[in-house]
Amino acid sequence: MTFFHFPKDFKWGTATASYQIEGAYNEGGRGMSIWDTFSRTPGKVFNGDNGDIACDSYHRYEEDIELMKKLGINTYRFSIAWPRIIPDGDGEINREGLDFYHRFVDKLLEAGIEPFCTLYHWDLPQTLQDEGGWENRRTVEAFVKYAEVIFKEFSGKINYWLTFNEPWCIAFLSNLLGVHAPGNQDLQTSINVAHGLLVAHGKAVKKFRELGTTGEIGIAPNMAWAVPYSKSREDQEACDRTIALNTDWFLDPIYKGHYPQFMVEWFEQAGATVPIQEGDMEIISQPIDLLGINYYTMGVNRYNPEAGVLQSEELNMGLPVTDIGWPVESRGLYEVLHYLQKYGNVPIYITENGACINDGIEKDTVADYRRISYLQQHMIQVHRAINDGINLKGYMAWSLMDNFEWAEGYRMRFGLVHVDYRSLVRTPKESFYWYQNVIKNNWIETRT
Ligand SMILES: N=NNCCOCCOc1ccc(-c2cn(C[C@@H]3NC[C@@H](O)[C@H]3O)nn2)cc1
Repeated sequence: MTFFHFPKDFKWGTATASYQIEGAYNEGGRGMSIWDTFSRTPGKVFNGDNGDIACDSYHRYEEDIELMKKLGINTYRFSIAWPRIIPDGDGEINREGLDFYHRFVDKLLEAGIEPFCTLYHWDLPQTLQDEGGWENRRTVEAFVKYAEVIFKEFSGKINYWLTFNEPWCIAFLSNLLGVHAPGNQDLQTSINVAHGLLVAHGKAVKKFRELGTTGEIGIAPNMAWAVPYSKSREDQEACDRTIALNTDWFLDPIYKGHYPQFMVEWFEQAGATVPIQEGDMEIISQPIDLLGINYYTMGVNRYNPEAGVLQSEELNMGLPVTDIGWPVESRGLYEVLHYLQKYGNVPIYITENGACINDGIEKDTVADYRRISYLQQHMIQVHRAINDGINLKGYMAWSLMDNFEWAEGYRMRFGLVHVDYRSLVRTPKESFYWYQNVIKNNWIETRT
C-alpha cells in the first residue's frame, strides 16, 4: 500500500453553482438571467432542459448541508445568483434574495463548513445582456454595485471569494463558439466580453479592499493543457495558443498588467483588437490573494489552419474518456500547476475537478468506480505538486451532486450524489463514500 498524506490544514470541499442547483427560478423575487433565456431557446440545451427546478436546492439546502456534513467537507464552494440580489441587474436590491443566502451561509457556518463564494457563475441578469452584456461598461458598473452589496452583507461570514468562474467560458465558449449563453459567435465580441469582465474583476477587487471586507479574493479560470502531436514548432505554438487563451489571456492582465503580446498579435491578424481604455490595465491588475483553478482534461494538439481561430486541432489519441467524451489524463493538472508558477508561488485552490460518469442507481447503489479512479489519479497529482513546493491550499470536487450541466442539460452527471430529477431524491454514490474516507484520513491510499 502507498499512502499520500496531505497537509493538516488542507481544505477538502465540493463545488456547485446557483443556476445549476437552485431551481425556484421565479421565486423569492428572482429576475431572469441569460441562462433562463438561453435554455428556453430551441436547440441550445439538450432535450430543452432548463434550470427552472434543477435540484431544487433553493428549498432543499438544509438537506444538502446535511449531506455535506455526512461527507465531512470543511469547505463548500457555491455561487450567488445576481438576479436574486438585483433582479433587473442594476436597480433595486431584493431583500428576499439576500435573506435566502444569509439563511444558507448561516447553516453552513453552523455545520462548521467554510463558505467559498463565487460572485458570478454565468447567470447574468437578462436586462443587462439586452444592453450589450459584458461589452457594455454599464454591466461592469452594475457588477461592482452588486459585488458591493454582497461584500457589505456577508463580510465577517464569508472569507473566501471569487469574482468570476471560468472567464474563458464566459468570453469564448459563450461568445465565440456560441455553445453557452448568450450564444454569440464573433471573435471581437468575445474579446470585448473578456476585457469587460476583467475590468469588472479589477473594480470589484478594489471595492473589496476599500470596504475592508473580511477574507481573501481571487478568480477561477478553467485550465486548458495541450501537448504537441509532433516536435514541430507549429504544433508547439498551436498548443501555446490553446493554453494561453484559457490562462495567460486572463492571468497576464491580472498578474502582469498586460495581455500576452503573442496572442494580441494573433488576434490582430484575425482582425480583432482589445478595447483597452485609459486606466483599465491598472484596475485589472489589482493584487489578488488567491487563484482558483478548474481542471478536467487535457489534449494532444497540432497546428491546423482550418481548426478555428487558434488553428489548433485537438486529436483523438484513444485515451480513456469520461461519459462527456473528455480524455482522462491527470498529468495535465500537475503540469498546469507548474505552468502557473510563472505568476509566482501564489496560493492556489483546485476549485473544480471531477468526472462526468453517468452511472445510475442499481439496488440502491451507484457503483461509480470510474469516478473514484478519476478522483484518485487527480488527487495524486495534487499531492505531487504539493510535494514540489507548490502553494496548493485545497481541493473542491465538482460536484457535490448531479446538476444542470449547461448545454448538456441533465444527461451529464458530475455529482458525488445522484439526483433523481423527478423525485429530487438524493443518493450518495460509491465515490461519495470513497471521498468521505479521504477527507477523514486526510490521505489517499493506493494498492501499489
Ligand atoms: N474548445 N472548443 N471546443 C469546440 C466546441 O466546444 C464544445 C464544448 O466545449 C466545452 C468546453 C468546456 C466546457 C466545460 C464544462 N465545464 C464544467 C463546468 N465548469 C463550471 C461548472 O459550472 C461545471 O458545470 N467546464 N468546462 C463545456 C463545453
